[in-house]
Amino acid sequence: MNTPNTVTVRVPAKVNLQLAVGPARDDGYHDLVNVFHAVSLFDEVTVTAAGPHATPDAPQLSAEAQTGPRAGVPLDGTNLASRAARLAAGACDRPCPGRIHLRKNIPVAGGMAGGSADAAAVLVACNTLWNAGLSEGELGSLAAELGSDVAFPLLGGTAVGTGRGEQLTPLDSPGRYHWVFALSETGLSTGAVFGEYDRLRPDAPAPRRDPELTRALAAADAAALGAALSNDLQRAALSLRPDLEGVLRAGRAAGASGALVSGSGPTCAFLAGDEGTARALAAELERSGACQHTVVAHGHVAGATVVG
Ligand SMILES: C[C@](O)(CO)[C@H](O)COP(=O)(O)OP(=O)(O)OC[C@H]1O[C@@H](n2ccc(N)nc2=O)[C@H](O)[C@@H]1O
Ligand SMILES: Nc1ncnc2c1ncn2[C@@H]1O[C@H](COP(=O)(O)OP(=O)(O)OP(=O)(O)O)[C@@H](O)[C@H]1O
Repeated sequence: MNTPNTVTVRVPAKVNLQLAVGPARDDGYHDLVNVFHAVSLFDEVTVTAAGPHATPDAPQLSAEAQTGPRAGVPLDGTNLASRAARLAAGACDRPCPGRIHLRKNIPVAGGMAGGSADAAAVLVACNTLWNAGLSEGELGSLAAELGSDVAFPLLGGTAVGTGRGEQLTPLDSPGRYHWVFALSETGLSTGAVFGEYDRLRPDAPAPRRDPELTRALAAADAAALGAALSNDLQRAALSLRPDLEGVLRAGRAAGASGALVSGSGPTCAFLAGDEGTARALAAELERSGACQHTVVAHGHVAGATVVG
């Protein structure tokens, strides 16, 4: 069978509808109840096979940004996309891909799992490139080795993650939701936000699913969903970035039915009643100077998909 030389995969960002965080575990991670929701803000990742006689140790990386700067995307072996390529090559006993090109739309270090999305896309691209036949379960196991957020973009949709977030169960969520994301010029380190959480909440209880959120999703009730959004990391993110309080306040004042920090931040997410309200809210956030860049998106959307 003919196998392609180049594969492009489109992969979505995530927002966390509920992020309940337990106390620090002995391994330094935290048990989570993490309700992931894939939104229509996509990176596109193109993976090219190594030449017939080449056996590169790592792929050559390049990156471009469709919106905003791509500053902060490492182009060496530390990039999660490069790590994913090397892991897949080892697992499938193939030479490492020759090149990876990242078209970034997902904000860097923004709490929307951009690097994780790219890593998930590379796993899917390698599986296709080599016709390797890795099952969903095998891709999920490789993803979990790379990071807690990497398995979800393989799946997309809306799903709850337990353990450190990598054990996924899809959720019944028939609704379509309209979001505005307020982007930040500078990122936040996920590890630093969890560290601040430990400092602020040394007595954190075990994380639990919120039944109101489950009900709102099953009923496709956008107003109830807006009221149920929650993020235990928000206080820690605001402690490190107090300016985000003003962004959240501005979004609520501009008509958001729900507002929260996305994951470890600093991106702020606003739920709107319909697409028109979302566009008006985004314009008002920018006009008021609360933030400089907004993105309007909807959810949920499918996970990593081969597009070429
Ligand atoms: C905040 C979230 O984005 C919510 O979806 C994720 O939990 C973070 O997932 P991620 O970026 O893939 O995180 P990883 O690469 O696995 O871990 C980065 C760092 O975050 C902290 N971390 C992450 C996940 C978790 N359940 N507990 C943690 O304490 C640890 O300090 C870890 O060293
Ligand atoms: N493919 C990648 N794209 C962007 N950043 C990457 C990538 N690979 C590694 N990084 C590094 O990882 C850091 C975190 O980037 P990323 O965009 O994944 O953050 P995030 O969206 O906040 O992650 P999460 O929401 O999963 O915690 C960046 O500051 C960068 O140094």
